[in-house]
Amino acid sequence: MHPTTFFAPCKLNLFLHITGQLPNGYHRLQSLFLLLDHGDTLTITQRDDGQIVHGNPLPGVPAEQDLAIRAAHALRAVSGRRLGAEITCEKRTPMGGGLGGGSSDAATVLIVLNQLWGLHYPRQQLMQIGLTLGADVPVFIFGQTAWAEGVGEQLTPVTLDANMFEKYFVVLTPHVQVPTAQIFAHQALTRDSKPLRIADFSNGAQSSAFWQQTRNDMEAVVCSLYPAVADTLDWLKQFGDARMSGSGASVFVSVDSVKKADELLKNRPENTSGFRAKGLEYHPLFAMTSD
Ligand SMILES: C[C@](O)(CO)[C@H](O)COP(=O)(O)OP(=O)(O)OC[C@H]1O[C@@H](n2ccc(N)nc2=O)[C@H](O)[C@@H]1O
Ligand SMILES: Nc1ncnc2c1ncn2[C@@H]1O[C@H](COP(=O)(O)OP(=O)(O)OP(=O)(O)O)[C@@H](O)[C@H]1O
Repeated sequence: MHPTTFFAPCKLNLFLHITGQLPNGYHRLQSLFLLLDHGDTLTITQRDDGQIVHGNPLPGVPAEQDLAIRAAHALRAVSGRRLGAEITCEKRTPMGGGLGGGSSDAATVLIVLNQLWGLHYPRQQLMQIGLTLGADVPVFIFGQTAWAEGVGEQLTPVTLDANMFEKYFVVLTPHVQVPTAQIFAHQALTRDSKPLRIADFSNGAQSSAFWQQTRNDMEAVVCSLYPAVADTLDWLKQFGDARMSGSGASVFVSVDSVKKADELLKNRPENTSGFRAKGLEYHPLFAMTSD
């Protein structure tokens, strides 16, 4: 069978509030997820010998720990069949960047192998399998701008103003990796944000009221532990309402033109990488899953 390539978009958390903690230690969140047109490319081929193989393991990530490979194993375990696949990944999303790169790779593998292996599990079942791999996996299978609650897995579609999709997001990642678990475990983390209502955010995510009412509750702890994140955020705040995504290290701002976005990227602080991207209304593989 010929290999075929599939996109794994990254995400931004336009805001992230922590509203409580569950008995199992996980945190109750509210967040607005936006998928971006920047991400990894995965080549996924079915194998007839029942092996699941990584074609190009990532530096520092053993194949068996790679979320893409773990996703294939998780799906195969549910099927109870001896199915095989080869997966390679062209990585563009910075690792440990708060952009859900590994989670999106896992989601793309679940969506694609669900079809290649002829399983045809519904979207909701794939999201449940995804959640066993990480709290950020389900939103990529859900496949559209979403209001998230629970640990990030209770998802409701949100229609953003059309001009949100006209904007250019400049995303900068200082060269540090922030371990998500370290930030969630930190004693200084604010865990008692007042829950908001979804109705407050439909049709208004680009307004200044939206930005004033929301924040990323992980930002203060990350900035105190990783000065490079604080410095990059301060730099970006010169150009608009800049904010951190997820548990960092990436920070973002939206601007109105490619020219402005490219100017920011060109002048970005040393020791950061960056890209510009637009929001996606739907995941490019949305039509490969069904209810
Ligand atoms: C910060 C976000 O990126 C926002 O979208 C996500 O909540 C994190 O999602 P993720 O990277 O897929 O996280 P997971 O791999 O599921 O969890 C990593 C660690 O973060 C902590 N964790 C994660 C999600 C959550 N709602 N509460 C938590 O306390 C747990 O200690 C967990 O062991
Ligand atoms: N396919 C993968 N791509 C990237 N990282 C992976 C992958 N598989 C496993 N990992 C491990 O997961 C860690 C976190 O990677 P990832 O890029 O998903 O972080 P993140 O963007 O901060 O995630 P999130 O926003 O979901 O918290 C990496 O440091 C790496 O060790």
